Amino acid sequence: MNHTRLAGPCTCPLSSLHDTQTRRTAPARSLNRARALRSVQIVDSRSLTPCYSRRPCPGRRAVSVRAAQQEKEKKDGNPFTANVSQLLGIRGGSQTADKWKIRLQLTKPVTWIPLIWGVLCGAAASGEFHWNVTDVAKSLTCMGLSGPLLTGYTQTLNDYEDREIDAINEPNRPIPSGAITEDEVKVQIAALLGGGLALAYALDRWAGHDNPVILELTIFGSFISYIYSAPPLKLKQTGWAGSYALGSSYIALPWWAGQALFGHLTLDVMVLTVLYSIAGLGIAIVNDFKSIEGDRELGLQSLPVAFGVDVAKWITVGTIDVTQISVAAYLLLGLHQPLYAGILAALVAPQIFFQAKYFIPDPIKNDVTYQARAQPFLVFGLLTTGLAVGHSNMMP
Ligand SMILES: C/C(=C\COP(=O)(O)OP(=O)(O)O)CCC[C@H](C)CCC[C@H](C)CCCC(C)C
Repeated sequence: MNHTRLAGPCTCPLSSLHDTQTRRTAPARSLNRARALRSVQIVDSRSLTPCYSRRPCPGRRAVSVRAAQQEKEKKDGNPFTANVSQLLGIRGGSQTADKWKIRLQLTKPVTWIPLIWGVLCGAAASGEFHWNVTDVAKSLTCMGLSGPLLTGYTQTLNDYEDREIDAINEPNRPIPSGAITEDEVKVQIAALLGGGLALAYALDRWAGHDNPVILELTIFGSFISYIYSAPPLKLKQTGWAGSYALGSSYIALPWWAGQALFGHLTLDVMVLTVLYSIAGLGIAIVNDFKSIEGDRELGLQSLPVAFGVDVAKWITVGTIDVTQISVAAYLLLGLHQPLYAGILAALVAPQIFFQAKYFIPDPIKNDVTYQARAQPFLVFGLLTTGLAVGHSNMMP
């Protein structure tokens, strides 16, 4: 379906959000307008203000921040960057008619990275990964499972379930823009899920598992993906539960898959990674600061809405720091790995520095800057933890 693009300020479905008197009913009205837009096929990309939040519809501050960002992206845009952004599923990417590029864009390759990293951490934690062709091939296959197939499935499903609200907030996305049909998207979802289940079973066979643990993890992860994006639960709209589902799935599930592939999944490691996911929850909450007004309008109890910015920012850094410091203490006292405990503690220090410099002074303005600077230290902390667990597993 191709949208006819007409100019004109009156077609702005979010104009109600800019009108203080009518803001309470804005989400419902916006949704109806999305349906209307789809039927009359009139979309004005200049007047539709895009939303990049995990939430369905932003408040005015988020709207203006994102609109300004998009303007900047347009000005700064060079064709190469725009093409790469399109392929990686990053906002501001160019439009294309190539179906395979669109299919790749739907899977948002940029979001595969944490899940691929998680497999690496799990393999390290098993203590049984060896640098030979077979083990490298096994781990690459498992990364293919967690990244392109399962994250691709979860992202495509998420875009499909959000297609109506994206028609308002992000009309240039492949589904609302009509670049790909809904039937084609359904086929992609089924293919990625089916391919993921088949590959998970093949990995279990390859690893010689009596109990198909990787297949079980895949079924569980696919189920969480479904209830995160699709009604009736649609966890992404529930604030805390959605943030924790996202944070924990991204940290724990690929780790478990990588560890089960080479060694054994033990209860203590499962507990450790689930606790580590509290830091993942903190990371997910950082993204909630920019959408406070929209969340409040929709009744979403994100942490900044529930506690206010000042309390929420301290809770956020508390969850991130206390979790990692507790894990460092466990590496030292529980696993007797002083070197790894020291490295992990050293990796927490720059995160605290960036919190003090960027996040605490203005979490709404500096959320992206903080994430970009601090997150690499957090992910290397995860790998450090995996190596510590692996080292202690190797000890007699
Ligand atoms: C769809 C996800 C995030 C997008 O959220 P949102 O809609 O708010 O953002 P956009 O508006 O920008 O699109 C991620 C959801 C993750 C999900 C809860 C769980 C993922 C599970 C793993 C893929 C399972 C891996 C299992 C394995 C390695 C055995």
